[in-house]
Amino acid sequence: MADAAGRLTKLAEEVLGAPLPVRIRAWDRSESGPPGAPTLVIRHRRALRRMMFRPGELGLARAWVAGDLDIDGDLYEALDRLAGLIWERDDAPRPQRAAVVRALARPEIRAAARELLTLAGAPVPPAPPAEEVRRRRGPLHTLRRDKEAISHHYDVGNDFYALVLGPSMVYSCAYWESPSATLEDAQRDKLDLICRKLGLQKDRRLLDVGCGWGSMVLHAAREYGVRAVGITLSEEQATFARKRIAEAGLADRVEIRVQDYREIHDEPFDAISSIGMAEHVGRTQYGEYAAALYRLLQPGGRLLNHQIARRPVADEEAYHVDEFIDRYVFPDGELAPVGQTVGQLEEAGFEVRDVEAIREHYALTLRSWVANLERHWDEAARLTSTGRARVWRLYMAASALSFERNRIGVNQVLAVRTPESGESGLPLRGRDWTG
Ligand SMILES: C[S@@+](CC[C@H](N)C(=O)[O-])C[C@H]1O[C@@H](n2cnc3c(N)ncnc32)[C@H](O)[C@@H]1O
Repeated sequence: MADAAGRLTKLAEEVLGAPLPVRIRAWDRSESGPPGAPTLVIRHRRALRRMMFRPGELGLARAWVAGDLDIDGDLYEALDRLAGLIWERDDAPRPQRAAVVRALARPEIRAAARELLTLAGAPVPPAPPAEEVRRRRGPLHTLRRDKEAISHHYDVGNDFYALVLGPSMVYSCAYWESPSATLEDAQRDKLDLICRKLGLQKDRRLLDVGCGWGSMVLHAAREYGVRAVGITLSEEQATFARKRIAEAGLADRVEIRVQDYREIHDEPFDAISSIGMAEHVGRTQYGEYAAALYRLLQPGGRLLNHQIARRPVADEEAYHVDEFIDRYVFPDGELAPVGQTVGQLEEAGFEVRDVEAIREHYALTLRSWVANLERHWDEAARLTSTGRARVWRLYMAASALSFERNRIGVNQVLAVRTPESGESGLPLRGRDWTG
């Protein structure tokens, strides 16, 4: 096929009704598109078949994970330009999904696409990459299904995560004093900020829901002398956390359990932290989650819920997670607008005392993780698979951009199980913990 890139660009522009914001380099080495722009490399014709068989995110994701599609040049700039095709911005109207779907139905576009398709290899679409989670049936968020979903994301090898997260082994948004701080310092500052918001003191009882590799319970026990329980659904995380805690001589103060938040019955706790965990809960279970945390606290006990939020959409019922994230990254994960989260915590009985939005901090954190992954690329691919390393690089870079562009945010919500007397136990000036 002569000049595949030119023909692809022409077709894409007809479908999008807008100029393609990136260059295209095709398998025949032909190139087209705006000079100097990042280049979308279509390494193999197969990529085209994947994208045409499943137009949209899933087709693109499969081609990317399989390595048939790549980006040459600045990954962030390329993703930003491509996202601009989908997300409406204030500065310029963009073609929206509905317009793209309408264009794909036009006879002349279908004919051009068919012509390209016949040139794109065998008629049968290639199998999805091995890293993809199969479509699951049955009810969401049963204990068993949640454990499997968590295992898909977290049981991919502690060594892989150590390369990406660095020695802190914290897998949530850090708290940056300045963009030039180190990831280690920013993660320590985040954990310490949460300890102060919770008002932790010696011998108080802390529950860390979704404890990951144990960083929060370790910090809280070492620096504040609490007795802590950390729960996770990941066996690999628990093994790692227990080892770290024993090495720090804190095994008599900290217990790590492989347990679901719905299965805890040794209340009461004086404080609960939930850091980057509630994204896994899901909207049907969120009321139960909030009620469980409320029940587990003493009167006067505090909850710090640190959670990613999405923007509200006009039709909340029709909202769905994008397919790349669901099939490759966080199966069954769900984001909610911060207003919904606050409302549900209040409905469970909590008095919500503070919401700190730290969106920009997550962009800095994700960019650090991407840089770590890129620096250790060969080893990361060897420890998991090239496909998985490609998934993580794409999802983390795209997420960094989403935080930067305010498509998603992250909030620390401080809530109290305020007793009937109304004594919240919080300082008169709300933000004294930051001093
Ligand atoms: C993104 S990680 C965050 C880990 C840790 N809080 C940190 O900041 O490094 C999410 C954690 O939530 C845990 N998790 C998810 N669903 C859970 C559930 N239903 N019950 C208990 N833990 C859960 C996972 O096992 C994982 O440890």
